[in-house]
Amino acid sequence: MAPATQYVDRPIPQISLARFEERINQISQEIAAAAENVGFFSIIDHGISAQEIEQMFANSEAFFALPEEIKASVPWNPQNVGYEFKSQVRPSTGAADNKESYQLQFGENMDNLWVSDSHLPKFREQSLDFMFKVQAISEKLMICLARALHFEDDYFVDWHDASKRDAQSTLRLLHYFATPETNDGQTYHRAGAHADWGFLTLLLQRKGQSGLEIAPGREVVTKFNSGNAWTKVDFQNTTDIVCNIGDLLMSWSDDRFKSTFHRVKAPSEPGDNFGERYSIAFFNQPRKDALIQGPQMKYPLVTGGEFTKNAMSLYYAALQEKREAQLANTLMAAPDKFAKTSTVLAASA
Ligand SMILES: O=C(O)CCC(=O)C(=O)O
Ligand SMILES: [Fe+2]
Repeated sequence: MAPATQYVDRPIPQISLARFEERINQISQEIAAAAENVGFFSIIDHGISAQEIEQMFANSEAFFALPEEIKASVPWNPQNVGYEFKSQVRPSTGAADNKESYQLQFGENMDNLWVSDSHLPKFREQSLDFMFKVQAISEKLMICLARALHFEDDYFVDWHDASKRDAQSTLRLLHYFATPETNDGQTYHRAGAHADWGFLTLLLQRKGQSGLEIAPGREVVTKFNSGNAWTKVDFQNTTDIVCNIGDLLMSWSDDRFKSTFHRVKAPSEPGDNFGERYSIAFFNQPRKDALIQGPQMKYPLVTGGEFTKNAMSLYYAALQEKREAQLANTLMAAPDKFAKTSTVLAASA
């Protein structure tokens, strides 16, 4: 049996955006402190209503309820758009997440990838409307983050302009499948442990569909280390938006703001949510021509496009390492079974 998860209490600050203009300095300080310590915080009083959020979840449910062939007609591609089914493999697990997801963007990357109105009337219009609302909140947070780093107020906002055809920010609709409550010997990964590689993520969840957990402790963006002590990210209301710093902002802040490892736990213990889970993540990602370098120039200047490319290379290298380790373990556990195969492979190498 797998050992019980080790849990620790860590405060995850809740920050109100009420009377934003008047309170901007205080809000900036609160955001900077949360970003420096735990890398996660939640925001309330941001102006998106519970009804608007429920409407977007209803659209998400309606999309995932469509027949497979319709969902497959808007397939995922590496610009981080489109639909995928049980295909995302995290280097931490080396196995596919037990979920489906549909990623949406504002601009040209979505050409031909919107599900048609004939299948889901108003899906595109209502999704874009919702995305612009989340974008507007993100821009408030970007102003606060820029102030904390002594950049001009609109510095991050300009690089994330959602009205441009080449905008890169992504709204991801996620649907994790229900899993058996009795132990059948399999691990049903939901979102295996990872750090987000973008700038800043905003996440919406539904009550009763828990599972998000964090493991802080990274000191430098160039190193993976997830640690083994987890903290559950609980939330009170559907309107609470959980925010977390991504690798790109960790690097852009010279490692001052932390991009924290997190996961949606593979349910395995009493109290875990074995039922399905819908969540909606908005990944703020800068345009490809953004110039990225922290105030102290700890890392060399890179463009947004180069940063993403480097992040992908690191991801594939980590995945390859995991696969090799998995293969070595399998060979050690049953060397006889594999002796013949490995001879053939060696001969053809
Ligand atoms: O579904 C969630 O709650 C989190 C998903 C996530 O961390 C991700 O897609 O990066
Ligand atoms: Fe994530």
